[in-house]
Amino acid sequence: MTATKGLEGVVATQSSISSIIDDQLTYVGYRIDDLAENASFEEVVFLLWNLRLPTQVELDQFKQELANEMALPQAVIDHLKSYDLKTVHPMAALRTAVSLLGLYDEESDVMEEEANRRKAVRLQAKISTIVAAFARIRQGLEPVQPKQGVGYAYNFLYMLNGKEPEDIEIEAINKALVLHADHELNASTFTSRVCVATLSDMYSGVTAAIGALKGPLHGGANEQVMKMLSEIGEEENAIPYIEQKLANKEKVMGMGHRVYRTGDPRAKHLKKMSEELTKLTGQEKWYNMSVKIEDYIKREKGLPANVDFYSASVYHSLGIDHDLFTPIFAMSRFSGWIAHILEQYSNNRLIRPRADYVGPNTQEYVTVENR
Ligand SMILES: CC(=O)SCCNC(=O)CCNC(=O)[C@H](O)C(C)(C)COP(=O)(O)OP(=O)(O)OC[C@H]1O[C@@H](n2cnc3c(N)ncnc32)[C@H](O)[C@@H]1OP(=O)(O)O
Ligand SMILES: O=C([O-])CC(=O)C(=O)O
Repeated sequence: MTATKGLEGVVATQSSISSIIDDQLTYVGYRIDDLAENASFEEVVFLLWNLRLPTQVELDQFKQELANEMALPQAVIDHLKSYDLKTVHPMAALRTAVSLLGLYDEESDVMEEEANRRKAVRLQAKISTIVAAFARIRQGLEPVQPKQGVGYAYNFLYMLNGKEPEDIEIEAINKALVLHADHELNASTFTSRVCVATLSDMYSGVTAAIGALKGPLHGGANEQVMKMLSEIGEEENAIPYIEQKLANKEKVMGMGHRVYRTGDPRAKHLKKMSEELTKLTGQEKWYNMSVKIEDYIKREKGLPANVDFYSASVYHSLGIDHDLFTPIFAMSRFSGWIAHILEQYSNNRLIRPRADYVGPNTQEYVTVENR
C-alpha cells in the first residue's frame, strides 16, 4: 500500500452537488458566474438541497421557513454570554454553540429524511443568528431579534449591526454567501461526510466541519489575509513584506489552491467587489495592496489567488471584525455541508481508508519496571 499525501487527486465519492472541471465551478451544473451575478443565497441553498432551482412560490416559501427558524433557544444565548469573550475565537464559539443547539432539537437524532430536512432549515437559519449574537454580546450589547419579510443577507447584517443595512452591503454579503456555498470535496465538506457516514447525526456532521473550516489552510485563511494586509500597512511595503515571507519559506495566505491551477473562478467576483467597496469607503489601499500581492505571487510562484484573498478586503470595508470573516464563510458553507450530508445519507457507506504503516517493526513488550 502506498499513501497519497493529502489525498491529492484521490476521487473519494460521487456527487451531484457541485463540480470543478477545467478550473470552472458549477453548482448542480449552473455556472458560478451566473449564480454570483443573479441568484439570492436562499435560491442557491434550495438548489444545493434539491438539485434544482425553485419556482417563485417555492422560493418565497423557503425564505419564510428560514425566517421562521432564525430565533435561538434562550439557553444558547445564555451560553454565549458565559464565554470569556475577550479570548474566545468566534469559530470556537460557533463550534460549541452549534453542538449545543443540537441538545435543544428534539429531532437531533431522528434520522428520517423529512426530519433531516427540517433540521437542515433550522441549522441554516440559526447559524446566522449565532454569529450575529456572538458579535453583539462581546460588545456588551443584546442580540437583535431577526426581522420577518427580509432576505437572509439582510437579516444577518440587521442582527449584526442593529440597523437597516444599505443595499450595497446586502448585495455584497449575498454575493459572498453565494460564492462560498459549496465547493465539491473540500476539507470541511469531506469531514462532514466522514462524520455522518458512521450514521451519526447532522449536528455532529456540521460541528465536525466547523472544526475543519477553522484552520488557516482552509476557511481560516480569510482572517489571516487581513492580518497580513494590516501588518503590511501601506502599499509600498507590500512587495518587500512578501519577498521576506517567501524567503522565510512561509505561505502567503489567500494564495494557492489544491485543485485550481489557472485561477479560482470565485476570486474575480470578490476582487471586483473589493475594488468597488474599498473605493466607496475611501480605503483603496487594501485593494491596491492586494492586487500587488496577487500579481507578484502569480509571477514569482505561479500561484493564483483563492476565494479567501479578496473576501478579506470586502468584509473589512463593510466594517466587519476580522475574526468574524471565517464564521461568515461557515454561515454560507453550512448549505454545502448540509447538501453533502443529505447526499451521504441517501447512498451511505462507511468512509474508512487505510494507512501505509511506516512505524517500527513488531517489538517485544517490556513491563514498565524493566524499561
Ligand atoms: C477556502 C479554501 O480553503 S482556499 C485555500 C485557503 N488557504 C490558504 O490560502 C492558505 C495558503 N495556501 C496554501 O497553504 C496552499 O496553497 C493550500 C493548502 C491551499 C493548497 O496547497 P497544496 O495543494 O496542499 O500545496 P502545498 O501546500 O503542498 O504546496 C505546494 C508548493 O507550493 C507552495 N505554496 C502553496 N501555496 C503557497 C502559498 N500560499 N504561499 C507560498 N507558497 C505556497 C508550497 O510552499 C509548496 O512549495 P514547495 O513544493 O517548494 O515546497
Ligand atoms: O476546495 C478546497 O479545497 C478549498 C476551497 O476552495 C473551498 O472550500 O471553497
